[in-house]
Amino acid sequence: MKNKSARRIALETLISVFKNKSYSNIALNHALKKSDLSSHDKSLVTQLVYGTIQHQIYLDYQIRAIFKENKKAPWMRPLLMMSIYQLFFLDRVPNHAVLDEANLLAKQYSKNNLYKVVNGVLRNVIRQGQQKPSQSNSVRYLATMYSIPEWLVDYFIGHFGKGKAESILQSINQPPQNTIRINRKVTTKPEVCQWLNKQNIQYEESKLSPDSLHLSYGPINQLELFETGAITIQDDSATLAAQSLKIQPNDNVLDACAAPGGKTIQIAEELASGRVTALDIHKNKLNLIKDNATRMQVADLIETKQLDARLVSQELGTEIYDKILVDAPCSGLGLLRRKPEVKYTKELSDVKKLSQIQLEILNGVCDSLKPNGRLVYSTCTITNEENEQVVNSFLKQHPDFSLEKVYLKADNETIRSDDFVRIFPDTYQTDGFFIASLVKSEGDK
Ligand SMILES: C[S@@+](CC[C@H](N)C(=O)[O-])C[C@H]1O[C@@H](n2cnc3c(N)ncnc32)[C@H](O)[C@@H]1O
Repeated sequence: MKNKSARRIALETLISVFKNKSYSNIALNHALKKSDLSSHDKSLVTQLVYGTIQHQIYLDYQIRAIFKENKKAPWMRPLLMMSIYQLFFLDRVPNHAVLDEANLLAKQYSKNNLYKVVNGVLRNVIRQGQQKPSQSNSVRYLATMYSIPEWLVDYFIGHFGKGKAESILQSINQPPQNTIRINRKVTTKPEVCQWLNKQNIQYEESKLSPDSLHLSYGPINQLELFETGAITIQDDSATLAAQSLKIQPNDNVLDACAAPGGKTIQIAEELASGRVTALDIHKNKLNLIKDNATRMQVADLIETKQLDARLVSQELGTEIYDKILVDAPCSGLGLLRRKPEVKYTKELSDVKKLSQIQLEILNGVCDSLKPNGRLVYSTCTITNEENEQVVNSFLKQHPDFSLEKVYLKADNETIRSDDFVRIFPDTYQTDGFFIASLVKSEGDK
């Protein structure tokens, strides 16, 4: 992708995400790695790709208000959407620049004067301004304005109330924060801050986690500190799951759903003579854990294994682990800033299917925990079915387990929870996250 402009790379990425249903973060990483863009232009590509996908339903609504025939060429809809996104959401790009850039791109793709259609639609959009649906149907109105399927708007209002639902909807269309976690096995926070100051990269402390910082800089994986394993990319809400395990240096730990290994590595950083066994059902994902562990300098503390977590006690034995983490496969509805396309593909039936698997995983691992051991269940979603309901069903079936209060001490505040830790994406502008900490009783002696 050498010598291609930022907008051309953003458009190619969008075409691939729409056509191949690729994950936006993976497609974007791939495109940026191959490009020779400046860091400023890389940030622009990131913003154009995420912003366009985030506002997809709304942008489509703007196009359909003017232009019904939208199947002429696979590049046209993404180009129109990306251009309208800039017109309505990016103050710093003047309208004439959006038109000129769109014209240029349309001419590169267009074989038969289709660029004129693009130009005509965009001029009309500018002339007419933003189109809004009627507010008489409030679910449809919110679904269009915040680009989210109607069932999810309905779900959020039904479970969290209209005010909270709107606040969540508003927050998930903001760009995600660029969050790092510092590897205290390799460096210290003051050293990282000093390095960032030298590079002129601004940072802010995380409210949730003492080892996390939010950076002004997007492509973190290209920083020297990332390559040497001094820092890693991890949302601060996600760091709380491993913190809740309260790892001791000699613990024998199981990470039952581990790939790509973000939390396995965090656990390993707390270990000395202990070990962490990292499982994943998909063999090809184990390499992601190994690569991450090598970069973060903790590979010798981690053993990877392909296994369906539902078979853990059957395959690995009973009462072996001091701590078990089940960071379960889930609908990912807490990650919509980072993976905005997820909201268009998930359905309520997925949530229900996943909740069964999640309960089966808890049932599959619990006998492998030692008496007095701790089992932490976490998800990056905010649905009750996958969170509170799974844990409550598990507790009903396993009277030897009880919920433990979670106290997490961050720099700026303490998260206290008598039952569950629920982090909504609008509270700290982090990923949405859920944690339950369960302790196994001592048993009969
Ligand atoms: C939420 S992700 C885990 C993220 C990981 N803990 C981290 O911090 O990087 C869930 C993982 O569970 C794996 N998975 C799904 N079903 C599984 C099962 N039955 N047994 C083990 N792993 C499973 C998926 O392949 C996926 O990698």
